Amino acid sequence: MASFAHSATKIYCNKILPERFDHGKDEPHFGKIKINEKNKKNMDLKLVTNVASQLPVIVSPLDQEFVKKEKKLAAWTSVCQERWEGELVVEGELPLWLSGTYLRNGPGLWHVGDYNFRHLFDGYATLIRLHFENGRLIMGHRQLESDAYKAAKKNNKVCYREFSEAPKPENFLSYIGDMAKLFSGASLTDNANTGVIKLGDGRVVCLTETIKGSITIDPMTLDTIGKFEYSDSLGGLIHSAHPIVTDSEFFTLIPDLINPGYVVVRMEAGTNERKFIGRVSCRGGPAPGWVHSFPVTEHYIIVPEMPLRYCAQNLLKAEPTPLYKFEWHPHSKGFMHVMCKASGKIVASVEVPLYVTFHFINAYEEKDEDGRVTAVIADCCEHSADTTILDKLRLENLRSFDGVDVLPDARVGRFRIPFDGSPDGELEAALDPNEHGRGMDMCSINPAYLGLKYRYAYACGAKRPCNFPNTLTKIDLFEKKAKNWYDEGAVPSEPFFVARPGATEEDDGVVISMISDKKGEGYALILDGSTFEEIARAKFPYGLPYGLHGCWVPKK
Ligand SMILES: CC(=O)/C=C/C=C(C)/C=C/C1=C(C)CCCC1(C)C
Ligand SMILES: CC(/C=C/C=O)=C\C=C\C=O
Ligand SMILES: [Fe+2]
Repeated sequence: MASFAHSATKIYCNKILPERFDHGKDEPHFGKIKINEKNKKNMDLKLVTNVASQLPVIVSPLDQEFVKKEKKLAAWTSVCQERWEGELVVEGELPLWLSGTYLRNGPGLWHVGDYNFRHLFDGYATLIRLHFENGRLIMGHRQLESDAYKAAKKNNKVCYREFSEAPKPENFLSYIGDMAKLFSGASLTDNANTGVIKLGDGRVVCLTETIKGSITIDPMTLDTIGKFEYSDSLGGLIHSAHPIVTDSEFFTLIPDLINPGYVVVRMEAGTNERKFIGRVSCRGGPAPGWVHSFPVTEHYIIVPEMPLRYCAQNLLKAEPTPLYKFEWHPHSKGFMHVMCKASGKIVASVEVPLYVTFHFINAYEEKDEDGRVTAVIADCCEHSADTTILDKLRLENLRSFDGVDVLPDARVGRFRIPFDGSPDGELEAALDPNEHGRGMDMCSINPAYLGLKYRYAYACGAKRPCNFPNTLTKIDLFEKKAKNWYDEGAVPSEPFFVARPGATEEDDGVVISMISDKKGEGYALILDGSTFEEIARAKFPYGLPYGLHGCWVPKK
C-alpha cells in the first residue's frame, strides 16, 4: 500500500503521456502533478513511477478524429494509452473514513489497428482504480493483459470471438478449423471486460461471460496475474457475468445450451471449486434465456428465464445478427424460477410478462405474520420488453447523438413470485419511471442489504432527450421517489455505493461514479449517499472511456 506520510501539496508531472500527444500539438500538462526523481523518492509512490511513457500508442486514426472534432465523446473513444497512474487534485472534501480502492472494469479499447469494433461490449478491458486514503485520491488505469488483447496487439487483428466481433477466416479450411475451435471454446474470447469482483479471500477477478475470461489481477498495480482456473469438473463455456459474491461464497449460473437449462453453482471463499447446487430446466424455449445477471434472497437463488435466448446458430456466425448471439422468442414466454440454496430444489416457477433486463438490482423474501415466506420480490432494470437497447449500444449509435431522443424507455421492474403454487408471477414498475427520466440501468445497492428488504438503489437514469443514460439517480423504493444528478452533455458510469464503516442507515455512505464530460474530459465524482449532493470531484488527466462494473477493496 502506498504511504502518504509526506506533505505533497504540489506534485507535478511534466513528462506524462508523451505518446498521447505525439499526434497533437499540446505539450502535456496535468494539473499540478509533476513526476521527477525527487518527488518520486519523497512520495514512496511506486504507483506513480509506473507511469508508462514507454508504452505504445494505441490511438486509432478514427479515435483521434473524434477527440478533436467531438470533444464530448471520450466515453466512446478508445483509451489513449495502455496505462497511467498519479495523484489527482481533489475539489471538495473526501471523507477521511473512505479508505480503500474502487476498481472499475469496462470495454475501453474498441479497435485493432485501423479496424474499428461495432459494439460497446466488444472493447478490450480497461481497468481503472481510484485509491482513496487520508482524503487523497490516486487514479490509475491499465489494459487487462488477456490472451485476446495480447493476440490482437501481436497480430494486428481480432483473434478471438468477442461479443459481436469474430476473427475473419482466411480460407475455407481455416473456417472449418474455427468451427471446431468454437465447440471446444478455444476461439472464445477471454477479454474480461464486464466487471471486477473481490472474492471473500481477497483475490480480485475480472469477468466476462465466457468462463475462460476469469482473470485475476493485482488491485494495487492492476497487473494481470493470470487465469482464474476453476478446479472442478463442471465444465461449461459461458456463465453469468455477475456472480453473487459475499465474504464467504460465490454463486453463479451456467447456462446449458445442449439440454436447455441452467446449472446453479456455489464456490466457497478460498477455493476454486464450484459445487453443483441444482439445475433448472427451461420451460419455454429451444435455448436458455440470456443470464447476464440474477438475484438472490437470504435462502433462495432466483433463476430468470428471459425470452431473449441464446441462439446456437448465431453463435456460429462470423457476422453479427440483429440480436448478436441471441434471439427474441416472445412465444416461448418469460419465466422466473426460485431455487432453495440449501437443497437445490425448485420451490416456485412462474410465468411472468415478457421482459428484457441486463441487471437485477436485488431480491428479498416477503413473509406472513408467522414468518413463512409467501413470495419473493425481485427488482431489475427492465427495458420495457424491448430488445432494441442492444442495438442502441452499438458504438455508431452511441457516437452519433444529434439531440433526438432515442433511448428506449426503462424502469425498475419489480417481479413478485408467489409461493402459493399459482402459475403466474407479476411484473410492474416499482415507481413511476418518469421519476428517473425513463432510463434505468447500471445499478448498485448497499451490499449489506443483499437479499434483504431494501429501500435504496443507485443507478443511471435519463434526462431526455438522450441516446444513453445520462444521469445518476438515487431511487427510494419506499417513497417511490428519485433524486437525480445531471451534468449537461456528460455520461456518468455506474454509481457505486460504499457504506461508511459503522453506519446504521442504509444510505449512510458515498456514491462513486466516473464522468465523461462534454468537453472530452473526465472526472471522478463522489456524492453523498444520503443527500445525493456532490461532496468531491477530481479531474482525470484526460477523458476516459465509459466503463461498466466495479468493486470496492477496503484498506486492510
Ligand atoms: C460487456 C458485457 O456486458 C457483455 C459481454 C458479453 C460477452 C463478451 C459475451 C460473449 C459471448 C461470446 C464471446 C460467445 C458465446 C456467447 C456470449 C456469452 C454472448
Ligand atoms: C450500459 C448498459 C445499458 C444501458 C442502457 O440503458 C448495459 C450494460 C450491460 C452490461 O454490463
Ligand atoms: Fe453488467
